[in-house]
Amino acid sequence: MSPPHPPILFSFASPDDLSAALADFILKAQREAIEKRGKFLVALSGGSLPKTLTALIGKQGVKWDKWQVYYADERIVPLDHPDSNHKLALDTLYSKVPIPSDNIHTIDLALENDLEELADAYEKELITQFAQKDSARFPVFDLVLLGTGPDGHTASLFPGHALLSEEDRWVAYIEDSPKPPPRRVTFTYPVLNHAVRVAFVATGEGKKDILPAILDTPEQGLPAARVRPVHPGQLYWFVDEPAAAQLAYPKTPFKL
Ligand SMILES: O=C(O)[C@H](O)[C@@H](O)[C@H](O)[C@H](O)COP(=O)(O)O
Repeated sequence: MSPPHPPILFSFASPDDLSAALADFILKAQREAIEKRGKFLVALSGGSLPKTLTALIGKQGVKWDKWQVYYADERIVPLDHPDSNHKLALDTLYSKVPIPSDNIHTIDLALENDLEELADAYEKELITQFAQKDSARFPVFDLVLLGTGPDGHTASLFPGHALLSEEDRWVAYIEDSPKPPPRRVTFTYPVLNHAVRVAFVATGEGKKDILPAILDTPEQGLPAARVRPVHPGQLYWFVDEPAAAQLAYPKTPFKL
């Protein structure tokens, strides 16, 4: 099997420039996905990510009815709680665009007392998208959008945690997250690393110390550095100049 493609790093002068380029990138990914399978399968995480997607609001060509959106990680709190990644995405983006609510896949909080069951149920919800579920070993998202914390975590995959070596489950749970809230579910590497494309978004000075550890010395094995989609999948990093300040990794001029 061919080795993974190296990550492609795009750097922008400002978060607004980044956001505009990301919107064009997403639109292209959407077009390709719809041509290929008639829908666009996307996974989102929380943090500042949904805000970077606001350039999609009102943008020509976005086929919201074709989007099927999942959460790469979610906190076990009510869906209208301020800590919920769903609430964040809803307030920031979905409430402002014509995406059918059936196309937004949330966790089932009726199962919150048994996280294994809740994670299994979310995995089943995922399987509904993949016609070839019996033969496919892994789901293939068209686009996974991730952030990273100052410790190099991504989704709810934290440095040194046992979940980093999960190879079977698609959705796993964690009850001891070092970042509150402690109870979460998360996609595992088998899902993240079988996507057609994964894009990290990192902006601001607060990211400048961790990005070299992820991109320049990936052998350190930080959680974000372990996201390396298998061939022919492609990994992208969208960063702004303050976040990229200490990176040696080569930048690629942005083009679609
Ligand atoms: O649940 C979480 O902790 C978030 O989903 C997390 O994975 C986030 O994406 C990063 O911490 C980056 O956060 P910022 O984009 O806010 O820096």
